[in-house]
Amino acid sequence: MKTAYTADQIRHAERTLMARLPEGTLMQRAAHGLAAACADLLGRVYGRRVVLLVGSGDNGGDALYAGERLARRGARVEAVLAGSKTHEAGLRAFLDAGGRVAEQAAVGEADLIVDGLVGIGVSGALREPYARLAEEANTAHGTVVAVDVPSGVDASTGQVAGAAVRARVTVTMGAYKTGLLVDPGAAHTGTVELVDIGLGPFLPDPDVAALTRADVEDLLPRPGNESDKYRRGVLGVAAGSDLYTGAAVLAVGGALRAGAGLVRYAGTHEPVQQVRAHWPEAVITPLDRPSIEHVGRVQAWLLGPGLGTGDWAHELAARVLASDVPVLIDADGLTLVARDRSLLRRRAPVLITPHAGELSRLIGVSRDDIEAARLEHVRRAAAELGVTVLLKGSTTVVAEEARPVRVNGTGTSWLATGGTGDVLSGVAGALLAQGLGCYDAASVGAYLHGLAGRLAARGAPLTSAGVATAVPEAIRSVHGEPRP
Ligand SMILES: NC(=O)C1=CN([C@@H]2O[C@H](COP(=O)(O)OP(=O)(O)OC[C@H]3O[C@@H](n4cnc5c(N)ncnc54)[C@H](O)[C@@H]3O)[C@@H](O)[C@H]2O)[C@@H](O)CC1
Ligand SMILES: [K+]
Repeated sequence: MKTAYTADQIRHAERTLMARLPEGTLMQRAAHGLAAACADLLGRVYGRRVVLLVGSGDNGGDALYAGERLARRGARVEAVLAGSKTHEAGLRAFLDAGGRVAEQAAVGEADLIVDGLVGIGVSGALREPYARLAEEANTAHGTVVAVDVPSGVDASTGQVAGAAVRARVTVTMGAYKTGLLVDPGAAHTGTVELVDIGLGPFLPDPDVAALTRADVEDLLPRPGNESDKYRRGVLGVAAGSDLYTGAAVLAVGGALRAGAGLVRYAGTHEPVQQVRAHWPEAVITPLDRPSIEHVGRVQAWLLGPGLGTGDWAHELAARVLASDVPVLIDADGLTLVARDRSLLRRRAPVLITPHAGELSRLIGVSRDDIEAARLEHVRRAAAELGVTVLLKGSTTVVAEEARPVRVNGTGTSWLATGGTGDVLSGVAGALLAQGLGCYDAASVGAYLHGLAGRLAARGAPLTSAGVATAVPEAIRSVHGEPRP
């Protein structure tokens, strides 16, 4: 598990660790790791031009001490001092090693630019001259390395209020910061390298976490010798309508590809025809009234994609939610629930999978506000509604009360196309039916769906049916090898 922490959590842990070590030890560890990462990027250090952007805090101190090390190895290192003050001991060490103080113009000439403007101590949008320097670094030809956090990204939330550095590599100290994993911040980091400064034992429970390939491999249900289709997870799908047949086809497809033992589909005439034509594997119950009494036993329900929002759909939603198994609610199902919250009053678990617009209707906050602060609002929704919430977006976030928010960065912007959400709901629904809890089903589902999107796209537009088709390949790549 990749775990990440807020600035306050990091600061607190650093203070505890610092109290046990001689003064300056942590910064030397940080500078050592930073200089090594810079040297790797430069290849040859001797004679190369390095420019340090140095802010007024300890982030600038890290940069100066790393600059000292690079200067001692023969690099031509210059520092642009951006703050009203500068880390004194760091500057002295830097100058003693042959480093020089330069003007802003130096940025354009550098092979490597080290962004030591601000780290976890930032508040609000970058002020001048920091903002101008960040823009300059972004347009310069040299490789940009951010110290701890790309300046301009809020370390605790990933929010970006104005100008922000876009790094090739971010060298982060002691532990990942939340803002490095959540967009828009995550889009600024480039590759993140973690420098161990000994913080591990002093870190609290994480603020957010991201599943790794190995975590997904552990969590993914795998059929054993005694598995039969009923034990591998039967998913009921209540989706599609005479107007929207495609959503049903895609959701059932996602579920079948993600390993549901059996999919029981219930719907009206038109989507029934379509689902039958696409998926002879599905067991189908045509509905002439909104009832699930003839559908047979299921281990979880997927409710909502393309279902419609009229009385018929409301009645069917009420029947599904009155069952005693976990229910995943998506799309039109979310509109129904936003209109009638009483539908959510049930004992068995609920997972909802909204995008920002759907969440907006559920918690009465504008879509823009949600997009600007996704972590805050996904947590709030989980607390207010008492359900597990998967908020879709460029980084998908999953919240459940009293657990760290799970973030997923496997996706690609090619996934922003019609129907991919229906596939995701099918994948996560199949995982629920196979016995994963809502929190794991949502985060493993997002991981696989993102990966399948990448595999389906390979740098070009994809279709949502293509994403469903790529889900088995995504599962195979999680296992690292084909499994018999
Ligand atoms: N304390 C330590 O021993 C260690 C600190 N570390 C480094 O120290 C950093 C934290 O240092 P600080 O707490 O001094 O904080 P920072 O250096 O991140 O930033 C604080 C400084 O930035 C200025 N500032 C804040 N917001 C600004 C804005 N919007 N525009 C322009 N200037 C702004 C403040 O006035 C303050 O002078 C970490 O990110 C990390 O790089 C690491 O070396 C690990 C060890
Ligand atoms: K920085």
